[in-house]
Amino acid sequence: MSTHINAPAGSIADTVLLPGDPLRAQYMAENFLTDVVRYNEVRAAYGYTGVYRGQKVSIQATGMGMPSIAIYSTELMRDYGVQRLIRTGTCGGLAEEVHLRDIVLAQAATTDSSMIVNTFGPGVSFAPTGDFNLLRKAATIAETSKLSFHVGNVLGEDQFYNDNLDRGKLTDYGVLATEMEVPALYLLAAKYRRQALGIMTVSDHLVRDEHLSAEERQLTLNQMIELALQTAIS
Ligand SMILES: O=P(O)(O)O[C@H]1O[C@H](CO)[C@@H](O)[C@H]1O
Ligand SMILES: O=c1cc[nH]c(=O)[nH]1
Repeated sequence: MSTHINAPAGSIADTVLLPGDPLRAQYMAENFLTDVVRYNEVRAAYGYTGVYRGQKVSIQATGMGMPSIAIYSTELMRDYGVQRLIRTGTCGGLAEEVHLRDIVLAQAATTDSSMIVNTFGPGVSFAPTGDFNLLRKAATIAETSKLSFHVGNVLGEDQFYNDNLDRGKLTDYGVLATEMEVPALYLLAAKYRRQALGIMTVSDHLVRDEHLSAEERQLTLNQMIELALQTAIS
């Protein structure tokens, strides 16, 4: 048991998928895993362990934002010994070439969060980076499956409603999309020397003001979930 995860030792797999939304965690477990056990209900941040193509995989909801994913990813790595963490999220497209329904693999993450500066102090800009092996596997599977996907730098923001940040300048520097958790996940995976990757479906495009309908969101999330699960077991 840890402070926010009420699971007995040994009940969480080595590889954990991390959706922000607890209902997405439930959907993923019920529709993609067999032999499912719900190991966590604390704060309704549901956590499940089940089997995907013969291998044990867990799914843990992280909530929204870096403070929240930092709690769950720290406890998973420190208290449950989790080795691989794959965020399965949504993101808002920024770059022109990114379209609704595409998948973004976060090679690196830029952030306005104070977590980085508070970890290393002023003068050091640590670069939160995705695990190369997971990234390579995910990109290969996405290519083989003929998915429309992008690999690159994402923005992990502290605020969903953020008038203060110049996203346009970041887009000029190649940032593909925005979300709210990957930098903290990569920072903590580096701290604990574990593997982490962010896989996100583009549910909105912030520049073009485009948004997926609830139905489309569901369909396109399925492709990302399959990709994350195949990456997890490969
Ligand atoms: O769909 P999830 O995984 O929650 O991710 C995105 O959606 C939330 C904002 O609506 C933030 O958590 C953002 O990162
Ligand atoms: O953080 C996010 C996630 C999805 N869509 C957005 O616009 N922002």
